[in-house]
Amino acid sequence: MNELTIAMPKGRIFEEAYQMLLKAGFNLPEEVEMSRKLMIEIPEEKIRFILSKPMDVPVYVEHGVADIGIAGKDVLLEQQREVHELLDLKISNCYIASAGLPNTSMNEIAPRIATKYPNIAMKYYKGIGEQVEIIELNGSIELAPMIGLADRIVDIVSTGRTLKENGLVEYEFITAVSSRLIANPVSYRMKGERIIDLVKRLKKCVNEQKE
Ligand SMILES: Nc1ncnc2c1ncn2[C@@H]1O[C@H](COP(=O)(O)OP(=O)(O)OP(=O)(O)O)[C@@H](O)[C@H]1O
Ligand SMILES: O=P(O)(O)OC[C@H]1O[C@H](OP(=O)(O)OP(=O)(O)O)[C@H](O)[C@@H]1O
Repeated sequence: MNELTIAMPKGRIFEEAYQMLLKAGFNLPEEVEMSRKLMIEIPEEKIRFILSKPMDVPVYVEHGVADIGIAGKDVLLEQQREVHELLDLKISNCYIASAGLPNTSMNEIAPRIATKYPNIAMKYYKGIGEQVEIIELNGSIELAPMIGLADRIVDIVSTGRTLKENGLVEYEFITAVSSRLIANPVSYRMKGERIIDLVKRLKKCVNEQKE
């Protein structure tokens, strides 16, 4: 049996994704100690996890140092990497939207859009024929309209709490987001049997979670 290297995103997605792998019947430790270890070997299953920042998962998979990975659709849309998207795991569900201060219109010549997702934002506004200036930030995006750095933001919304607590309102729904199983194209060919088995087992969990 070939060994599989799986790139797992640390943070929000990790717990749900790991629970799904357990449910799929993989013989993994019930709880992975939240240690500082970034590589976890599971010899019984011939699986090796590498734990990375969510934005880096597709990088490892594209370069083939991980055979498969779990990544948010937001990250995949933003980066457009050469990876196969195999399955929608339907976990870590949220969406990307534009937001801003209430009762404001985007009537400036090139409205300023603050975002962690410059490509998604640019594509969206281009698609609706709006010319915008993108201001790229790495976090606390909601601050931008509050302090006059931007007219609108393009960011993830989950519960809506961050927008509400910062006095912002949602303007446009842009796209739905959930976590996806991705594969390196060469690994998919070379380790097809193992990867297809994994996809089948996870698909069953996805269907069960829908019921
Ligand atoms: N409320 C949410 N906010 C942000 N990301 C969410 C949310 N809900 C689900 N997600 C998913 O989780 C991923 C981000 O996870 P996380 O917040 O742990 O990463 P991060 O923002 O890069 O972390 P960090 O703040 O450590 O840089 C996103 O790519 C998205 O697919
Ligand atoms: O709708 P909500 O449930 O409030 O979730 C959305 C918020 O969560 C994310 O921020 P995160 O906590 O990752 O912080 P950061 O991007 O500011 O680092 C996202 O960028 C929003 O700010």
